[in-house]
Amino acid sequence: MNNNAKQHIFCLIMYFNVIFSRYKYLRWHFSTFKRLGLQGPQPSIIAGNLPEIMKKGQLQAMIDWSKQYGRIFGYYEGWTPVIAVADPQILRQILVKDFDNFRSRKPFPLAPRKALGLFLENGHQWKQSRSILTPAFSTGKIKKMFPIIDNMVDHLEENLNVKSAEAKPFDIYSFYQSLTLDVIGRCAFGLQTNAQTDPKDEFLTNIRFLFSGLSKTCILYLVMLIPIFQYFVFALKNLVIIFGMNPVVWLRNQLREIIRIRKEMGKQRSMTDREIVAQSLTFLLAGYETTSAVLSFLTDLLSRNKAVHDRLCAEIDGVIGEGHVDYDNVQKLPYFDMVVNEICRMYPTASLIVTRQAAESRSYNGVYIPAGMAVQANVWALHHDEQLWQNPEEFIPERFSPQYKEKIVRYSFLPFGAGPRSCIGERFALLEIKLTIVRILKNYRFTRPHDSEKPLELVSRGAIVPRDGVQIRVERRCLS
Ligand code: HEM
Repeated sequence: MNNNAKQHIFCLIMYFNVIFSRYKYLRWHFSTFKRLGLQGPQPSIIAGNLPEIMKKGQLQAMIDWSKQYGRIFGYYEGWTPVIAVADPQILRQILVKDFDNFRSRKPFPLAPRKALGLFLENGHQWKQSRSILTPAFSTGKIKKMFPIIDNMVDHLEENLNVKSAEAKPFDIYSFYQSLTLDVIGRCAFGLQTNAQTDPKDEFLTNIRFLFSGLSKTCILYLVMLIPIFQYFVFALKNLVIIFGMNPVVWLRNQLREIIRIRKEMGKQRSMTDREIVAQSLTFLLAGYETTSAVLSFLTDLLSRNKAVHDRLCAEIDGVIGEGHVDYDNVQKLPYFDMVVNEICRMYPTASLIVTRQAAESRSYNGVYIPAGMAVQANVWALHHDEQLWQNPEEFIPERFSPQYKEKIVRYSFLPFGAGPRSCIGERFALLEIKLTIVRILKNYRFTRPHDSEKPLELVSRGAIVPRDGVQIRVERRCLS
């Protein structure tokens, strides 16, 4: 055998050796949950459970797996092993009691940690950002934002006025999207956005592109398969190009004020442009789709449930009557609180973002979670668990009445997450939702354009949203 042939054989052996070792590694990697004694869908050796996620959408895949494997199971988001948890006691430990072990969120496939501010930051950086940003959501600050939101709802009402005169069905979801974008644009970015009055508004078109455009491409799945890809897709400078420089200018001004106050208090801390852009993106991503989705689900369910709709209108007429809706009276509607809670139970729009990553290996009620493991709080399954909720698929606001509320199992209702990393914008979002719906219902009724009982089709793109919008009619109504 000459030297050349020997070299070829050597290369071939090395080649097979590499392939074999890789194959053995993959088999070992994709048997993580077998070793942990956890059930879950069978992964493919190349893409984990990504094919099923791509085929059904993440929400539907999770619903199906929950039915098959119960409250705790393991699945592979591409290469990343994830433990899904829908057990209230274990969730309490992960989100609250043992928070020190779960300070980090699971990496988000589409964004490097630093690109999404508070939402994805971890450790010391997260703690600092959270303490800097928390004052922006104080009662005083939210009260100051009330007139801005109120003013934005004026535009929505004008649009609804036109629609009620036309007496034709229309998609109210896109109206709510424009509203929440204007609200976040003005309250968080300080921009004079006109998403509601100008369908070609630059801010609106860019953001719509970002959310629906990205979700229609395969980018997300590609990144799940090859995580390093995220650095090319979501490089921060690309986002600045998408949004223009305004958000940077605005946020610097907003946060400069907080930073100035903190400096006066002796706390030396300032944000770089990069951090400021990242925080502004967090607010945008967290506040726009989620809030418009909840408004849409609420509208849809009211149009299907005349008794609830009537009772809500009666409460609004009784408490507010012909007077103005203000910060105080909008919070004094106990039945409305029950309705909003029930909507958030049935449609936990942010179900898929309640995630954590374990710092150390520990066991929780017999479930071993190794260091580095990603955990997905399976909020949708939790909110639809028959052992926790009677007739979970039925819309029953009375579950949240003072009489029954106490019977709700703790940590079985998590629309805004829980613990130190729960939603920072919860009170802001609830105020926006309440103000919007109360102002609409003071003058209009929602009616369905058809008798179909078919529930809304949903799609998950970060938030869970109505796939084809919400078709509705609005009719003028008089005070009862
Ligand atoms: C109905 C509307 C909303 C819902 C259902 C919602 C829900 C959530 C959920 C479930 C989380 C994860 C909590 C956890 O992991 O425990 C979250 C985080 C977050 N939300 Fe919201 N959210 C809404 C509106 C908003 C708004 C309007 C803002 C800001 C203007 C906001 C800002 C944030 C931020 C910054 C985080 C990350 C907090 C952290 O990691 O420290 N959210 N939200």
